[in-house]
Amino acid sequence: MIRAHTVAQVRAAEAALMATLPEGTLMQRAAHGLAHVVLETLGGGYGRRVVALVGSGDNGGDALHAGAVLARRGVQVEAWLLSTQAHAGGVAALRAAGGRVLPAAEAVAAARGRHGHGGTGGGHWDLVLDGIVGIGGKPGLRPEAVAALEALAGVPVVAVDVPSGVDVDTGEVDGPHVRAALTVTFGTHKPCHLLDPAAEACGALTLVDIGLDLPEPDVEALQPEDVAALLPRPGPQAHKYTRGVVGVRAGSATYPGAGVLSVAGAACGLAGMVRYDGDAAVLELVHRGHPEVIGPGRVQAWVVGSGSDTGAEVALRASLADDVPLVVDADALAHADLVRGRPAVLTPHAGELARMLGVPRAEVEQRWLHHARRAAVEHDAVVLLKARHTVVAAPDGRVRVTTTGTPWLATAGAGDVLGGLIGALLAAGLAPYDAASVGSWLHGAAATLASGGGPLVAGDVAEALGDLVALLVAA
Ligand SMILES: NC(=O)C1=CN([C@@H]2O[C@H](COP(=O)(O)OP(=O)(O)OC[C@H]3O[C@@H](n4cnc5c(N)ncnc54)[C@H](O)[C@@H]3O)[C@@H](O)[C@H]2O)[C@@H](O)CC1
Ligand SMILES: Nc1ncnc2c1ncn2[C@@H]1O[C@H](COP(=O)(O)OP(=O)(O)O)[C@@H](O)[C@H]1O
Ligand SMILES: [K+]
Repeated sequence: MIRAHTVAQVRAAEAALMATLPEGTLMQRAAHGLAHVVLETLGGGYGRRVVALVGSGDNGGDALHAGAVLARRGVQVEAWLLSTQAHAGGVAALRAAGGRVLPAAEAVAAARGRHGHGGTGGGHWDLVLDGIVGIGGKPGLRPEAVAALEALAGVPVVAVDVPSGVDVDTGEVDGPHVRAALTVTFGTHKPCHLLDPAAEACGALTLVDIGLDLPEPDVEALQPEDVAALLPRPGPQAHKYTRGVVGVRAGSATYPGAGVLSVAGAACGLAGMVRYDGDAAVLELVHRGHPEVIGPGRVQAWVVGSGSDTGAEVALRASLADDVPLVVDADALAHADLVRGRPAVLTPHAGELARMLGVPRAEVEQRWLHHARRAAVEHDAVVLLKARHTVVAAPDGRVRVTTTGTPWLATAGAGDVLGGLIGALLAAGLAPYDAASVGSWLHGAAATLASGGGPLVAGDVAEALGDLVALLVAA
């Protein structure tokens, strides 16, 4: 599991640990971890050239101390100070190790002199260390930092702890921020490492252990071993009814394909049987790919709404008449009020969630965590907000972010497959929060498997699920 803690949680854990250790120990651990990741990234030390952008706080201190380690390994290190308040011990350490320290304004002016205004003095450097701000930073960057980043445009950035300028606890951005190729974080992940738009600015992630003792995380991300542990598996005495029956009420004369794709997700094999209750012509289409699907009857979970068109409300009310968990997608989301307090997973994309909450879509896309949590509380149900990094929020405040997937998954009908898949997991007995987060993880990973780096259609995702589950079960 990737566990992400808020700034307040990190501060408390750091304070508790620091009280037991000699002063500066944690920064030394962080700086050494950071320096070793940088050396690995550079493929060595001697002759490499690294510039550190250094703000006024301990984040700059980490960058300076890491710079000192790098300088002792033969790296040419220059620190550009964005403040007169830079970490004194770090400045002294870097100077003592042979590094150069100068005000950022002077370095930027020199770069501009060499390469013209707004120009790229970046060619000289192999890597930028972003020590502008860490968990103490306010969102946005000051003009001096923006100017320094501009002067270094094109040079890969390694963010120290977090990409400077993003909101650490929410992943929101407001104004300019660093875009890193790699983020090296300390002690634990922070929400901004998982939540877009900040997560996209992190690049790859590496965690350096500094020995913190941490509470329950604020946000988490399932990893393959977590998904494998949660996967429903048939026992030796299993029969199709013990494995759970999933019912699908999706598709219509107008949108028959949504019914077919919902069933394709539901028929992933993780439940014992799939029933279809809907348009007879859609059932005929379903049977071409899934002859094992039968008609209406008793189920352990319903999937409702994908392509249901005007029939969504009737389908939802019929599903609610059974006392079983349900997935509420697409057209049925307009009637999500009916579901409040029932075991359910609502699966909106940003536009659908915006309509549910009565806010503009752009606001949802700026504040994914806030809106997913708000909708989960208001609807008293698990809300799965679909996006590049899907957010799954429970009414009690728990949040999981899905980090699997590929932009090729942004294709028509992919959401229908997801709804069916989550329905199968509900029918197999997973709680709504687990069914949603495991389903979303599998959906993204199956897309990556099916894509192989190229385009895909929604049906490919459903088809790849079997191979993916086999890989997870074997591992
Ligand atoms: N506290 C600890 O024991 C440890 C802290 N570590 C490092 O310390 C960092 C936190 O250090 P700090 O608490 O000093 O905070 P920061 O280094 O994040 O800096 C905060 C300071 O920067 C200024 N500032 C805030 N927002 C700004 C902005 N947008 N633009 C420019 N300046 C801004 C403020 O004056 C503030 O005091 C962590 O992210 C991590 O890198 C690590 O060394 C591990 C141990
Ligand atoms: N840029 C992206 N990168 C990765 N996955 C994406 C991206 N955009 C969308 N997705 C995923 O693709 C699926 C699209 O579903 P949805 O919006 O419901 O489409 P449809 O209604 O056509 O089925 C969701 O699972 C979503 O998480
Ligand atoms: K930083």
